[in-house]
Amino acid sequence: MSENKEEDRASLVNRQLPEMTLSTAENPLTAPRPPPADLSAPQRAQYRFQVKGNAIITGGAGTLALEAAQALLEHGASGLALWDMNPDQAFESVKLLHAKFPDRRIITEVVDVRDEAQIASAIESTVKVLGSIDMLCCFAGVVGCTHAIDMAAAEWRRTHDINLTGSFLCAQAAARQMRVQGTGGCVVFTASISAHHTNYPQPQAAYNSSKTALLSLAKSLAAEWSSYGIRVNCLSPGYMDTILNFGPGLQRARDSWNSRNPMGRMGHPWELTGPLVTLCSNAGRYINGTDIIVDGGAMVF
Ligand SMILES: NC(=O)c1ccc[n+]([C@@H]2O[C@H](COP(=O)([O-])OP(=O)(O)OC[C@H]3O[C@@H](n4cnc5c(N)ncnc54)[C@H](O)[C@@H]3O)[C@@H](O)[C@H]2O)c1
Ligand SMILES: OC[C@@H](O)C(O)[C@H](O)CO
Repeated sequence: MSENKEEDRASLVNRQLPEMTLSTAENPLTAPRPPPADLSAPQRAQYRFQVKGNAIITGGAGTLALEAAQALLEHGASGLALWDMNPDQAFESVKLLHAKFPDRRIITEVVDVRDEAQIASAIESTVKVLGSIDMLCCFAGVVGCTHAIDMAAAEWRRTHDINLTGSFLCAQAAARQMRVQGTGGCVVFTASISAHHTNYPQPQAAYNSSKTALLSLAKSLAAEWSSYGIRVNCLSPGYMDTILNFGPGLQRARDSWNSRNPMGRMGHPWELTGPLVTLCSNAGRYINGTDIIVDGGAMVF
């Protein structure tokens, strides 16, 4: 071993690791905040699922995202930014939401979640219009059904770049903004039952692995960011009744999914919104670094 390598090794061994700062019981950002004592029973019920502040929703032009956006607004979000690569569809969603919630600020930004520069500029313009970022819900995702043995490296990379790295980059940018604000916040990744078991009968190695990694990422970020009052969790939908599951050749797969689901059907996008609102509201204040599976029991067999 050369002298330099010996020195490098010694400096590695002696290097001080940066340590995570954990939250303490005194941190007001992570304090319990039960409902004020003078609230009536209906007010307490409302307080439990009250959503406060502004949310970014990535993949904001998608089906599950639209349902999520509506739910956050129904529960009190003051503003939303729908980020997506597909500006026309995102704009359609914004129009729909504006019609239902004319008093809220709802905007769209063209963002490819793989692109750090686009994310940084969208954070800036989102803050300029909405005033703050308090929640980030990552729905941007892609799925492919290629046998692993035939998969081009490009498909593997694209799936992970969008589903995993894209979620990380958006979470990092949003968390930096939340840290500057000093207000805490909440991040929700959309994982999947594919994160927990291997989808069948469709071959989806890249998709499954990208979603499993999100579970681990949520835990790691929850550990690192709790001191800033930022909670990070995942939602894992099962097979939902969305366009993603109606691609060519998926009829047989759908029959197979339903036959292995104790409830015998796919999920309605609305059925994901209760758990999402829970994570983003007062109800979720002590839920951190974990995953909520919403699959009708698809994995019991
Ligand atoms: N539908 C289901 O059954 C199901 C089940 C489990 C998990 N999920 C996950 O939920 C999320 C939403 O699913 P959906 O059914 O609403 O799908 P969808 O196709 O309707 O929505 C996905 C959205 O992501 C956007 N997108 C794709 N690549 C992007 C990129 N690079 N940058 C920004 N936006 C990008 C698309 O334009 C689209 O609007 C996905 O992450 C999906 O993996 C869906
Ligand atoms: O695991 C279920 C979903 O993640 C997804 O809807 C499916 O795998 C897409 O084909």
